[in-house]
Formats: sequence, C-alpha cells, structure tokens
Amino acid sequence: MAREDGANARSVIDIRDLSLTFETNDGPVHALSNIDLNIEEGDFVSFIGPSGCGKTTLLRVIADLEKPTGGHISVNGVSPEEARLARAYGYVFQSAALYPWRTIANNVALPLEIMGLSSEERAERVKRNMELVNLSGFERKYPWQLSGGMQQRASIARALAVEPDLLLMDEPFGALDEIVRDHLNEQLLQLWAKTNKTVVFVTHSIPEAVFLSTKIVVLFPRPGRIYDVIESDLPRDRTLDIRETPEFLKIAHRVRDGLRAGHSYDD
Ligand SMILES: Nc1ncnc2c1ncn2[C@@H]1O[C@H](COP(=O)(O)OP(=O)(O)OP(=O)(O)O)[C@@H](O)[C@H]1O
Repeated sequence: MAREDGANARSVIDIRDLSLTFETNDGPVHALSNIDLNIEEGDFVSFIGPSGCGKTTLLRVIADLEKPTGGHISVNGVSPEEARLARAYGYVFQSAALYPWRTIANNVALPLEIMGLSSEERAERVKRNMELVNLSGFERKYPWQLSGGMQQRASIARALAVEPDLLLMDEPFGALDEIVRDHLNEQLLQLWAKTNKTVVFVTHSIPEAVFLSTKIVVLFPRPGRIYDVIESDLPRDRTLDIRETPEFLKIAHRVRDGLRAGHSYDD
C-alpha cells in the first residue's frame, strides 16, 4: 500500500485463510476461522471483540505460541517460529509478570542475560529502555515498590529491551483504573511515534482501540472470525482530546456496531 510519503510500507504480518481448531474433551473449539489480515510496518493494530472471539489466540499464533490448523501466516516474511527464534517481537502480557526477587533493572535485563549480552551492553539497553517508558530512577526498586501502571511500564521496557521491530501486547492495561490507563495510552503512543515499531494490541475497550490504532480489527465469536477492519483516518499525532471529536466518535460508533452484532447476551 502507498504511504503519504510515497514509500511502500513493508508487510510485517501476512495472514491468509488462517484457522485454528482446539480439540477438547467436549469436542472441537473453532477459535479462529477464515482469518485474512495484513499488517504493515509502523501500523498500530488493535484486536477488539467479545470474550472468546479469539483475540488472544490470534496474537499467540503470531508469536508462535499456538500453531494454526489451517491457512498461512508469515511474520517478517518468515514463519512465526523463525521470527520467534530471530527475536522479532516483544510480548507484553496482561499482568506485568515481573520477578519479585529481582530489581526493576534486573527484570528488564533478564532477556538480555538469556541472549548472552555483555554486562556493558545490558546496562546500556536497560538504561535506554527504562528512559523510553519514563522509569529512570527506579532501577533499584523491586516490583512491589511500584504502582500497577509502573510495573506494566517496566514489563514494556523488558519487551523493548530485545529491540524488536514488532510489539505484541495482550490487554496490557486491562487491570488498571481508567485514569492510569489514559495516561499509559498517551505514553504508549509517544513511544510508538519515537520508535516507529509495529504494534499489535488486544483490548476490550472501544476508546482505547480507537485512540491508539491506525487499524482496528473487530472479531466475532463462534467461530472466531473477522467482522470488520477499520482503517483509521485520525492523525497519527494524537492527544486524549481527540476523543471528543466527531471523527473519533464516528469510528467508535462503527466499532460499537460491530461489537453489538457479535455479542451474545447469554454469555
Ligand atoms: N488451549 C486451549 N484449549 C481449548 N480451547 C481454547 C484454548 N485456548 C483458547 N481456547 C478457546 O478458544 C476460544 C478463543 O479464546 P481466546 O482466549 O483467544 O479469546 P479472547 O477473545 O482472547 O477472549 P477474552 O477476551 O476473554 O480474553 C475460546 O472459546 C476459548 O475457550
């Protein structure tokens, strides 16, 4: 696809007719069916949809944490397994999952130790990525000494420390209160603008999806499939005020319509 600057964006994730069926004791669960999706370099893509529509499963397929049972997927032009082995992505979970006996700096450094980087390089990357998430000065604290929002920023720094071009985030702010979430959303957008990463983000929140994304993928359950893909025409450079504009509300309305269509009130 052509970009505003005339350059051709590189496809980072290419998914065609992908399906995934879990075999369970109660019979097959069709978690994903007929998924077609292209994510380009620098995109910020959100997956939104009712519980059980396959958002997490799709993210886990991209990360090679689940294998599809049909169709095709490539990440950076190679299989998800090759991309994982090349450390192509950082993964952020809903809970910060920091080790309580390690300081924040040592939590951020953990993947770098596993990669076998020298202590100088580890220290340099920890410093740089803690700065990026505005946590400088908290290097020697332990996770329990930080607020939930700060812990989540530390887990983002840990994901960024391996220097991936792709960030996969599974409801990273879902457990936080709304004011903290708003603040982290703004910080995440600034970080995205600064680093030009490609981000794939799972959320249940319509305002969060619309505020953050260049592309919003609305999913439907049973079987999990794509109902709508919304290309956002909001400017990339946004502040929270944009949520009051008619353009924002129009996109939010379209997302809500999609969610209503896929919702079962028996759940
Ligand atoms: N390992 C598994 N074995 C069997 N079924 C699974 C497994 N993982 C997920 N599922 C099922 O696949 C479907 C999609 O699950 P998934 O967690 O991807 O949905 P989701 O949209 O992320 O839901 P939520 O918003 O509640 O996190 C659900 O029906 C779920 O029960």
